[in-house]
Amino acid sequence: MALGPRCGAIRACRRVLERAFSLRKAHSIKDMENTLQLVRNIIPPLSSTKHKGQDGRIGVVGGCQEYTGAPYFAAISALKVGADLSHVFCASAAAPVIKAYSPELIVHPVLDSPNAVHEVEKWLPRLHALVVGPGLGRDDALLRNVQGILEVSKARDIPVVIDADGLWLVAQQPALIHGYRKAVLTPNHVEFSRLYDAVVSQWTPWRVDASPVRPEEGEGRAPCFCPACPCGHTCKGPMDSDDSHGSVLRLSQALGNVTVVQKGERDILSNGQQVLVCSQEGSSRRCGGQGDLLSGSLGVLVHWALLAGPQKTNGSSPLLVAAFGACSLTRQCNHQAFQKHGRSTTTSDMIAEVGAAFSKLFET
Ligand SMILES: NC(=O)C1=CN([C@@H]2O[C@H](COP(=O)(O)OP(=O)(O)OC[C@H]3O[C@@H](n4cnc5c(N)ncnc54)[C@H](O)[C@@H]3O)[C@@H](O)[C@H]2O)[C@@H](O)CC1
Ligand SMILES: Nc1ncnc2c1ncn2[C@@H]1O[C@H](COP(=O)(O)OP(=O)(O)OP(=O)(O)O)[C@@H](O)[C@H]1O
Ligand SMILES: [Mg+2]
Repeated sequence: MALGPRCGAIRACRRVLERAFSLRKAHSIKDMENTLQLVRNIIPPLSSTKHKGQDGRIGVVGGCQEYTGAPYFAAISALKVGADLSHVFCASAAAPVIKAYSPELIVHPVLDSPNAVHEVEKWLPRLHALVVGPGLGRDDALLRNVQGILEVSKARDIPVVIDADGLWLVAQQPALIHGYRKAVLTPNHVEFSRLYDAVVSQWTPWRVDASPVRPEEGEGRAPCFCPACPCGHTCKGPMDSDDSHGSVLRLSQALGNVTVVQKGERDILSNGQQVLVCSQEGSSRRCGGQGDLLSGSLGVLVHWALLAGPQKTNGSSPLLVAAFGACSLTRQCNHQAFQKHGRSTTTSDMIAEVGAAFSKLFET
């Protein structure tokens, strides 16, 4: 009997919590729907008056002897989402393999040539966006060429999506993309930690109460986020695994407000000012190559979003809207493929779902 009122209180408490949880869930569903509407706004209409190439010419920089699947997945995904032409710039050993996967891709075996930067640069005037990194590997000579390709792409103001081993390069040289507002980074869990350690956690602390070792001023400096440190300079600090929103925001800010997409159970996206969360239902199947589908799709959506401009995205960053679209689409493909194939789902099964997933999400 004595427990009665306590049980009542616990039940009431539970009801309040359940209501708060369901309101929060409803709120986040509403947020997701609002952002999906912005994605719909940037999609160019299909029209009989357009010519080939107008809806997107995308280049994927990646593919080496070991990895031929990743650049293929990225490049074919760009086509399936709606780009008109998809190029792959890869090492010579990867080219015949990628060509054999698909007659739909245009494959350039140039990435290990001494003229690699020039060979890619001559195509840049014809490309709307580059996806850099899927299947690139970590060979020093290839990475040096990709560094040059990133530099000439920035000079031409080409949007770049950086994924996989492209992120390895950025972790070694953050200044390569620091402050480049047309870059989107798509790290998975491990790539995110590597970048965070390289860019946010590396600076020597400058604290009024500790022996001050003032960091050098200069480009690429991360701002200080340590609450105990009012210096306004830079600060060392480990990643807080309980604060993924804050970590993504900090990484983006430390890179000069470059857009960052942290892939995971929920995808967390930030441009250093705003944070979006994509929790579109996927599945528990984590086969390799899903991230390549995401980066290839994002190459097209980034082009469409920049073309549409902020008036179509209601003032939100076009790159964030594009990234939200690519995350939702990849997860929806995963969900649909898993319904059919269960545990045997592979990335090729997901790519087969791109058309239906795109219609379901964006052509309602
Ligand atoms: N078919 C292909 O050719 C594929 C090639 N790939 C390429 O393989 C290269 C290396 O990419 P990796 O992604 O393996 O990168 P890394 O070589 O940095 O390895 C990351 C490791 O972390 C593990 N990992 C991933 N998510 C994790 C998590 N949440 N918690 C703990 N561990 C986690 C992975 O199993 C992987 O072994 C890239 O060039 C990539 O593009 C991948 O894209 C997969 C498909
Ligand atoms: N735990 C999860 N639950 C649901 N979706 C997830 C989960 N982890 C990743 N994803 C989704 O899978 C997609 C790819 O993310 P993932 O972390 O597998 O990338 P990746 O490791 O770069 O893949 P890849 O094998 O292509 O290199 C993203 O769209 C992401 O939203
Ligand atoms: Mg990857």
